[in-house]
Amino acid sequence: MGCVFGKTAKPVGGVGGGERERRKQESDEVKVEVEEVETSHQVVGVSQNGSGNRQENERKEETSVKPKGEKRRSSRPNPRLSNPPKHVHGEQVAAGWPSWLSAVAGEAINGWTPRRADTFEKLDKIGQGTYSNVYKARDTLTGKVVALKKVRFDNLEPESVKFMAREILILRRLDHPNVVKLEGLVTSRMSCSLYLVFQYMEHDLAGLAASPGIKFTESQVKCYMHQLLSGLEHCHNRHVLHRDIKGSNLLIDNGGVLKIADFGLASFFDPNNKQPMTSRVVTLWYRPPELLLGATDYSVGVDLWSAGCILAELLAGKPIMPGRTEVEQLHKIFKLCGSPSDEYWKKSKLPHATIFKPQQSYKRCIAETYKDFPASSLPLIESLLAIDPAERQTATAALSSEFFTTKPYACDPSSLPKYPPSKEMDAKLRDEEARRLRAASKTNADGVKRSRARDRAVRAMPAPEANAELQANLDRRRLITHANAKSKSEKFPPPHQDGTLGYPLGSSHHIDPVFDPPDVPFSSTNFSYSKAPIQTWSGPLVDSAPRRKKHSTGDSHSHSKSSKRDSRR
Ligand SMILES: Nc1ncnc2c1ncn2[C@@H]1O[C@H](COP(=O)(O)OP(=O)(O)OP(=O)(O)O)[C@@H](O)[C@H]1O
Repeated sequence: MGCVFGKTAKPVGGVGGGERERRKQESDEVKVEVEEVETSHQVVGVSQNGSGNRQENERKEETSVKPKGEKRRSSRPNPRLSNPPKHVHGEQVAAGWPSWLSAVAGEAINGWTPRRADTFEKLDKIGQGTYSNVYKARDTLTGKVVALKKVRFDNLEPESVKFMAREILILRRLDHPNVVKLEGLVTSRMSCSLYLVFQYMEHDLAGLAASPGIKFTESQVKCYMHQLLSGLEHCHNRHVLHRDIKGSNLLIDNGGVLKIADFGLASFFDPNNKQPMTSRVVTLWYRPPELLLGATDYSVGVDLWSAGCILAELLAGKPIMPGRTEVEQLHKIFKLCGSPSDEYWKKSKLPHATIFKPQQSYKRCIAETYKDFPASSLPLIESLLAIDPAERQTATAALSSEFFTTKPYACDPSSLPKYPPSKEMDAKLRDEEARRLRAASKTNADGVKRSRARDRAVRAMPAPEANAELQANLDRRRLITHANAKSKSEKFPPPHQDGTLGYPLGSSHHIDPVFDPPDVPFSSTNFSYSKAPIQTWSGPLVDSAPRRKKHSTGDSHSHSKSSKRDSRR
C-alpha cells in the first residue's frame, strides 16, 4: 500500500509472570489478548514490506499458534491490556497522542505516530455510521484522496475508547487486497476525536446493486464474490470474525477492487480456546439462524451465512430475506432453508430454541426458489445457507467450489464497468428525492404505493432493529453511566453532526477546535502551518503536536456539543 507508518516501537507491556496471570483472570469482551497485539506489530512490518510477503507472513503466524495442550493465555478480552507502562505512555504522549487515548488504547497505537489533522483537507462528507462520520479528504502531503472516519469520544469514556482500540488492533492485523487497510491515525494531544485514515473507495456493493440500470452479469457476480470470499478467508485465517458482512460494508474502488470494511463489530476468535461471544451482532437481513437463536459459541460460519445472503442477493437483484424483526427474520430463514432438524435442536442447545422452535416444520426449498440462478451457484448457496453452521463451507472451500471453476469465469476486476459514484448513502438520497417528487405530484397515489414497496424491497437496508446489540448495549451503558453514557454497544458514540465541509481539518473553521493549530493564519480552504516540522507517516516518535490555544473553548465547546447530543437522544 506504499504507506509507511511511524517506526515500530518495542513491544509494549510486559507479558511475563504475574502480569500475565492477572490478565488471564480478567475478562472483558472488548479487549483482545496480548498475543494478538504482538502480531499486530508484525502486520505493520508486513505493510512496510509491501504485500508480496503477505502469504508467507500469514503462514508464519499460523504456525506460531501454540500446540494444543500447551498453556495458553486467555483469549478473553482484558481491560488493562491497553494500559502501557508509564514510560511508554509518556513516549506516546510526547509523540503527539492524546493522553486519554494512550492510557486506554496504548496497545492499539503502539509503534505509530499520529498524523496531524492540518495535513488533510476535508472535501466532502461521504458517509455516516453508527458512531462515526466519514469524510473524503485530500492528504496535502501526498495529494492522495483518502477517506477519514471520524470517531468522537465525548466523555472519553474508557469503554468507548476500548471498542475503538479493538477495531484498530483488528485492522492492523489484517493485510489483504480485499480488506480495507488502515493507513494511519489522525489526532493530536489536545483532541478528543480520532480519525482513521483509509484508501478512498468510490462505491459500495449495496449502492451499486441498488443503482438503476446496473444489473450484474454472472461473471461480474463471480468477480465480486471471489473477492469477498478471499477477504473473508484472510480474516478467518488471522482469527478475525467480521460479524457485519453486508453490501454497504463491501467497498469497491474505480478499478473494481472490493474491500471488506467496517470492522467496528469484528472480534478476534481462538478456535482452540473458544470463549463466549455476544449473539447480538450482524445486520438483521444477513444474520444467521444460530445468532437469532442466541448462540454464544460460534465461529466463521456467521460471516459465511452473510456471504451466502449476498451471493443470492446479487443474483436475485434484491435482498433475499428482508425481515423486519428477529422473529420474522427467523421465519423467513426457516421458510427458505427449512426448519432445523430435531437432531440440530438437540445438539446445538441454543438458548432461544424453546421460544423460536416453529410449530410446523418447513422443507428446504432453495433449489426451487432459485431455479433460474446459474446451476453452478446453487451448491454454493446451499452450502453457505446451511442451517447448521458446521455444514457451511469455509471461505477456502467456497473459493474452490464449482461456481468459480466453471464458465463463465469471474471477470477481472479491472474489466468491470466504471460506475458513477454510488454509495448506499447515494441510493438512499436518490430514493428520498424520488419519493419527494412523487409525493409532490400527487397524481398517482396507487403508483406511489407500489413503487415505495418496490424501493423497500430492493434496498439492502438493515431493518431499524438490526444490530440489536447496539441498542441493547446502549441501554445497558445508559444504566451504568447514567446521563454520561454516550456509547453505543460495541461501537461508540451516536452519530453527530459535525459536517463543516470545505476546510482543512485543522483549520479554525472546523467545528472541532481542539484540532486548531495555535497562532496560525488560515485562508478559507488552504492551510499552511510552518511553526513545526510536518509530521510524516514515517516520522520519528517526537513531539509534533500543536500547542494548545490558551482558552477554554475546547471544553465548553465539547460540553455544548454533548448537550446537543443529549437532547437528540
Ligand atoms: N474507505 C472508504 N472510502 C469511501 N467511503 C467510505 C470508506 N469507509 C467508509 N466509507 C463510507 O462511510 C460509511 C460508514 O462507514 P463505516 O461503515 O466504516 O462506519 P460505521 O460507523 O461503522 O457504520 P455502520 O454503523 O453503518 O456500521 C460507509 O457505508 C461508506 O459509505
